[in-house]
Amino acid sequence: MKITDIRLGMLRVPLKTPFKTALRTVNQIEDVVVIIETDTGHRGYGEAPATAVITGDIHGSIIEAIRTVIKPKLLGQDIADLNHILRLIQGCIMKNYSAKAAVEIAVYDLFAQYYQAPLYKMLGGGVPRLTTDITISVDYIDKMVADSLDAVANGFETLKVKVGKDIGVDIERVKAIYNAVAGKALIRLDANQGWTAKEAVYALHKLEDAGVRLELVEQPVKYYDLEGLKYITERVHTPVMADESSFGPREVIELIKMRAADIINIKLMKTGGISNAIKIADICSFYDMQCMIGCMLESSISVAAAVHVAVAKADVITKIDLDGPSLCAVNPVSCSVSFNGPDITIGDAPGLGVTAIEGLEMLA
Ligand SMILES: C[C@H](N)C(=O)N[C@H](CCC(=O)O)C(=O)O
Ligand SMILES: [Mg+2]
Repeated sequence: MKITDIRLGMLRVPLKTPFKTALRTVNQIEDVVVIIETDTGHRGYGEAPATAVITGDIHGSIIEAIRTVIKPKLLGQDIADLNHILRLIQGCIMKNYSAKAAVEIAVYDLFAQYYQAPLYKMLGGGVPRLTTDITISVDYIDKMVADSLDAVANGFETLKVKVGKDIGVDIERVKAIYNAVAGKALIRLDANQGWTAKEAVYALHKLEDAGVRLELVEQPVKYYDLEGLKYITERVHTPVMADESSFGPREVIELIKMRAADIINIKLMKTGGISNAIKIADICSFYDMQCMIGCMLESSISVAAAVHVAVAKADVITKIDLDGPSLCAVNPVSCSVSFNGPDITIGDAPGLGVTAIEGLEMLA
């Protein structure tokens, strides 16, 4: 099975409600879709969002990196030579993690199709079911409480509550949501770099003292402030998770050596795809450190890939934030992973099992 072409498209999917974090507000998913064609007629699918504020990637850079650098290296390559292809993708250009992720996902999709197995089986197997959380966007307190109650009514038992805007209001936000859903849902916080280390310790102590039980707090401080992350980790009971501070295996090793965080958030768009996500899971497993697997604003193609990774690495990936498809007003992608509220299941189709993408606009 040889690669004959790599084609690109744009997929736009409206969100049910605006997605608001300390870093940005977004109304729709706008992702680059990668389709790898082969001489056997099999097609591999991948996807990348442009999360400029986190990865530095924009649509133009994703498209040009794939077209002008990655594609020429991959044409003619045999899908069975997976490791060789992965080295080509990772070695041909610095950074550009979202572009690399989209192409890697499509290559892994084909590799699993070649062996006629669902991707998670090619990654080591597992139980093909997961439960995801759902994000509660940062907003007015009443709106966040209403959104949280709505999520609980829709079956979600873990809420990822966005904070990081104003420390005083954030404390009130979390208390109000906790009082509304305690006993019905677990709360994890994500400050998306919005606090200083001292603010984070102050806020978490206030919440802990008020009896608010939090599962974890994600990326309280700026991505580069590893000392700040460590300062918080050493001072609060609530487990601290690194998201924007952790991209590939190197950052994870540094965080572990420093003991700067308790948990790592793996995202394919930060790792540059599946191969490094697996490496991170293995490193964390070796050091008895738990991981979350998360997503950016992605539809079911790349989130499906993350689902396969999570199932295969369930010993260490114990927390799931794969709510991209649940945030969308419609699901334009037919694939073998089904997203039904918090419940995610993988079917038996080979690879990712993508059969249709409605509304995909192919790029010339
Ligand atoms: C969508 C997911 N639940 C999430 O919250 N991801 C964010 C980044 C998403 C973005 O801004 O595109 C995160 O974990 O920080
Ligand atoms: Mg985060």
